[in-house]
Amino acid sequence: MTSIISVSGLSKTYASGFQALKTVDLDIRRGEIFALLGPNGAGKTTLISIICGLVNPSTGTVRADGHDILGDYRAARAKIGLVPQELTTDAFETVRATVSFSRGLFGRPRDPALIEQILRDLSLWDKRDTQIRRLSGGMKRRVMIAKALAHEPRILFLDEPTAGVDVELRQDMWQLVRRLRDNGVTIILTTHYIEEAEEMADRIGVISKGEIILVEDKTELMRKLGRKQLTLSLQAPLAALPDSLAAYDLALAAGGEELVFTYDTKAERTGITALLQALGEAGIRFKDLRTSQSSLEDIFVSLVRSRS
Ligand SMILES: Nc1ncnc2c1ncn2[C@@H]1O[C@H](COP(=O)(O)OP(=O)(O)OP(=O)(O)O)[C@@H](O)[C@H]1O
Repeated sequence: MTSIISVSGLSKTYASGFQALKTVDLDIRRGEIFALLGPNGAGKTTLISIICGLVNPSTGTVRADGHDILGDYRAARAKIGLVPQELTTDAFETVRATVSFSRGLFGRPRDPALIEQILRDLSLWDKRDTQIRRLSGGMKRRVMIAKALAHEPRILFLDEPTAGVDVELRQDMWQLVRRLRDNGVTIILTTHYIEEAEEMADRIGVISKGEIILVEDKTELMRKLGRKQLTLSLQAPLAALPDSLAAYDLALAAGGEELVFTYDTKAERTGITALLQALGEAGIRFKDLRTSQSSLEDIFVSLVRSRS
């Protein structure tokens, strides 16, 4: 698997003396959706801003599609589109003019057909002659994406793409991001929403206090760190657990009407068979059962907490 972005030994200390990034090494694979997850102030925006050439690194190197972001700035930047957190665009311009202008900034020749396609893909075509200030917040966000795509980048950074947008627009954005990925664009998104990472990402990186503390395939991460629970609804409530079951990770819930067994999904033996047998021997009968798995949210919270 080839990397499209390669970050090595990157650190950033701001003029204030604050070290926002410690030593970051990170490879983004061509064609993936990578979610960078981290609490407020973890360094997500700093990292993205360095890769996009908006902030200078203190140490380290970054290559974007083979181009050094400092030595070969123009070529690197041409490969990258950035949708920033803040809406930064001229309120009095029309949608189409704004997006066309963005393409021009990269020295790309005019291409009205391409601009039309981008606006259509983002459901902005009907609004092409509308001034930005007359658009809803969600529409403005779409304009920011259209602007970032106007020079046909191969890598798209989305900094908190769905912060503060409603559920419907969030779903639209997710669909759009998947379509872009299907068209060969590599996507890196930062998010506070675990649900977003869980839904979208192929791989997840967790950043905390300026350090990447974990990079993992999403499914692998969930499998590795996921604890599963088996909940048994009992036929008759139990006041206490019998001693014969002391060896199992069991807890009573719902006033003794439920028995919750926690087990490790990565373990070779979960112990379920033995537990069910022991329950039978103890005369405990159940009428229903269900399993649940810890979400990425639980995993994330425990990871960040264990570091602080
Ligand atoms: N120009 C700056 N000068 C000094 N400190 C800065 C500057 N920009 C950011 N910082 C600090 O660096 C740290 C990381 O900020 P950054 O914006 O990268 O975090 P983030 O993970 O993107 O957070 P959020 O999720 O809140 O956007 C923060 O403590 C922030 O206050």
